[in-house]
Amino acid sequence: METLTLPGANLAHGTVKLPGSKSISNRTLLLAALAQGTTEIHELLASDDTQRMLEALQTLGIVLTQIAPHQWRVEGSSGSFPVRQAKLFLGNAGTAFRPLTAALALSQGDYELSGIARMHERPIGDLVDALNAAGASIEYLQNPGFPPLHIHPAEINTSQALQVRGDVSSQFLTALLMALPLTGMEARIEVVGELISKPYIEITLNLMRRFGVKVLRDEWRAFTIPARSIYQSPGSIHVEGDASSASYFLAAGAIGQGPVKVEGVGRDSIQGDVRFIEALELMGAVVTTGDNWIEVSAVPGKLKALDLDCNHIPDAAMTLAILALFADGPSTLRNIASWRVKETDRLTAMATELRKVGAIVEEGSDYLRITPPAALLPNAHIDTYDDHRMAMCFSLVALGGVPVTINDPKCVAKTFPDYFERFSTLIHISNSSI
Ligand SMILES: O=C(O)C1=C[C@@H](OP(=O)(O)O)[C@@H](O)[C@H](O)C1
Ligand SMILES: C=C(OP(=O)(O)O)C(=O)O
Repeated sequence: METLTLPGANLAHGTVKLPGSKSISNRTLLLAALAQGTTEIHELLASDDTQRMLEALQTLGIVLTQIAPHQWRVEGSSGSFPVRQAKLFLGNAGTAFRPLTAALALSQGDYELSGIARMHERPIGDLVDALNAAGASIEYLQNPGFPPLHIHPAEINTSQALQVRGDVSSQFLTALLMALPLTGMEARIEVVGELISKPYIEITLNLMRRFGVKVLRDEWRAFTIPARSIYQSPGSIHVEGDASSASYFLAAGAIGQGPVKVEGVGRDSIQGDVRFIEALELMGAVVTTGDNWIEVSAVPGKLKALDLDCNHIPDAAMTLAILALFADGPSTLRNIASWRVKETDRLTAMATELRKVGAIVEEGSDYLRITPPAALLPNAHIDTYDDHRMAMCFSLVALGGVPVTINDPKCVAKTFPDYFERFSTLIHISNSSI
């Protein structure tokens, strides 16, 4: 197995230009493919997750042309994929698998969707139930409730409201919202149970609006897509920098004094994970923001311990678990049960690996309580469980002045292939500590 050992460091400063947002990139690609007209996408993320979406759309007959490293031209299909029979491999990209399941279930074709082994353990039953109740014909090829899936042609009827559970993944609601305009009929979606990860729905609604479809809503309970809603290309669209990827660098600024500046995302971002900076402020870091940048610094010494409901920032919350190692007491991250069904069981993985650097960790069903060690244990070998965020988070341990080894560092390719190169430009050792 490949490993990467990061030397201990104690300062972090510098500027990083962020890669494009995964959530915005994959939504934009799908909406551009379904729209009338041609869309130029700027600053598209280049990573495994976006590669899976690009390949899938190409297989479905969409014409995609790369015109520069992060710039693509997408010829829209006016709501109907040219290819009516296909097998798609979607890796471990939730933002490709869930939305494509819904779009293809409404496309009168014959499709098989599969992914890596872990994707076949990630639930999709709530989305399949909602679609099949509206007339879709989706069959499980292995275990009920999980990919891989076989989608058969079917007549869809939206005269009854579609009901979807919201407490396992918000991506099911996102998938229905993005796909239902394909029917041309009015459609109402009712959310059953508490909706998690709410800010991701705002990203979905925002991008649908930019493609000309305005969804009516009753807060978080119900959403109505008007009859004859048609996606229209906005011409060109710019992808913001990834706010979840930003969290590692911003955390580095808080641990290693800073200033660390990220460019590509700012105070008016449509991504919920920018609210990670509120947690940094609660921990005592100093945050300044502009239209397209965020900067973090901190006075040397301990950060303040945190007790936070993290449901609105499920991805950036993993970075808070590492910041807790540098706090002045135990921190509690609450309402993060969804961690169990992501790239790995992140509650167990995080607890296991935090213990390797000396933390005392209580793993609840939906929370973590992390007591920092008096001194971080050096030379920990961190398992990453094919989870990009485990690898990126644990790089921050090096800023505690101890070497840390990241096992299988290339798993960062899911969303951030050159993460470690950029991280290493920020970290330094002060002269006084040599
Ligand atoms: O819609 C999206 O782009 C995402 C939604 C979140 O998932 P859940 O809704 O499953 O929490 C998040 O964790 C994921 O990385 C991206
Ligand atoms: C949960 C994640 O990914 P996905 O989009 O596959 O759900 C993630 O990136 O942290």
